Amino acid sequence: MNGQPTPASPAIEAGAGCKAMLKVDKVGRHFDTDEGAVVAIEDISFTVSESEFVSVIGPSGCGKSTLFNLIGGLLPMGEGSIRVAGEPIDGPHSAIGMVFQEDATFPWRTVLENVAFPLELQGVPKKERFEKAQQFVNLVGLGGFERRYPAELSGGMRQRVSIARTLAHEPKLLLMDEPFAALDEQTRLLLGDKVLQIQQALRQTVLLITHNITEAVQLSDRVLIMTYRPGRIKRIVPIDLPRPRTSEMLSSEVFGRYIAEIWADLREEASRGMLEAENYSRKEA
Ligand SMILES: Nc1ncnc2c1ncn2[C@@H]1O[C@H](COP(=O)(O)OP(=O)(O)OP(=O)(O)O)[C@@H](O)[C@H]1O
Repeated sequence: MNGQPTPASPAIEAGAGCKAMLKVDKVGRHFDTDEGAVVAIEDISFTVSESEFVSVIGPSGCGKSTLFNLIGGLLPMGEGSIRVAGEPIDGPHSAIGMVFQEDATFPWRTVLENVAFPLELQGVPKKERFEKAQQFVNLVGLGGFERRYPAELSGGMRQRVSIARTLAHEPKLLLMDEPFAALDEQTRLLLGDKVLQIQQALRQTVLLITHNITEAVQLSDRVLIMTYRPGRIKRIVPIDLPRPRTSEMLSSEVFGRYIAEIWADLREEASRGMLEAENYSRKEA
């Protein structure tokens, strides 16, 4: 590290020699509404290599969730194509694991039973699935809590159960849509550290959707900044900070410079969004 943020790269491809785990190619999506077509995202192309951690950041309404839902196969494709591990995505795919903002635990199952659930669906025998589930419970730091029910856990712990359950079916790509947004700041930072430890241990490929700049810089190899509507890729910023990373780095000078650099781009887009919303409400009044 030279103490300076690396200049933003226009490159959208994975690094030379790296295998692409996710390939998003000229993807666009619009929605038909009573007021005409809303173009949510347009001409989005990027690649995420195996074991890479990439974040997508953008102002509210720039199409982050639309992109997430398209990659996760939850929304019918518009223009372009998406491939995960070389396979085209046109619906939910077993290579993809998804974590959402709200934890998605089953309240009637214990921690261990929650994490074992995807293995049960796969028909893994009971003893084997509980052994494997226990490994993932330990990985997210919940060893000792396996017999507890979700209602007996904090929000951060429940989100760790969701992450463990998603990881238990060993997805090739982990897609996370603002997974820490409902948590308080301290839990968010500590859970970020935990996710990084897990990602490094499993060499997991991750695409994180967020609106939090600190989170994006702390966790990512690259940050994709989106424009306000229609959502396009404005810039891709490689984060040249050493690993392993922890939330302790947040106070470093170089970390602060990355934050400032990304905020400068985001502020422009967020201001545009705010202005458009104000004009719209003036017209409606
Ligand atoms: N089902 C839908 N029907 C009509 N318009 C939609 C639909 N889904 C999204 N949009 C529009 O597409 C644009 C992008 O929405 P999207 O939810 O993807 O943005 P976002 O970046 O995730 O926003 P936020 O950060 O506020 O969650 C917005 O203008 C939104 O109003």
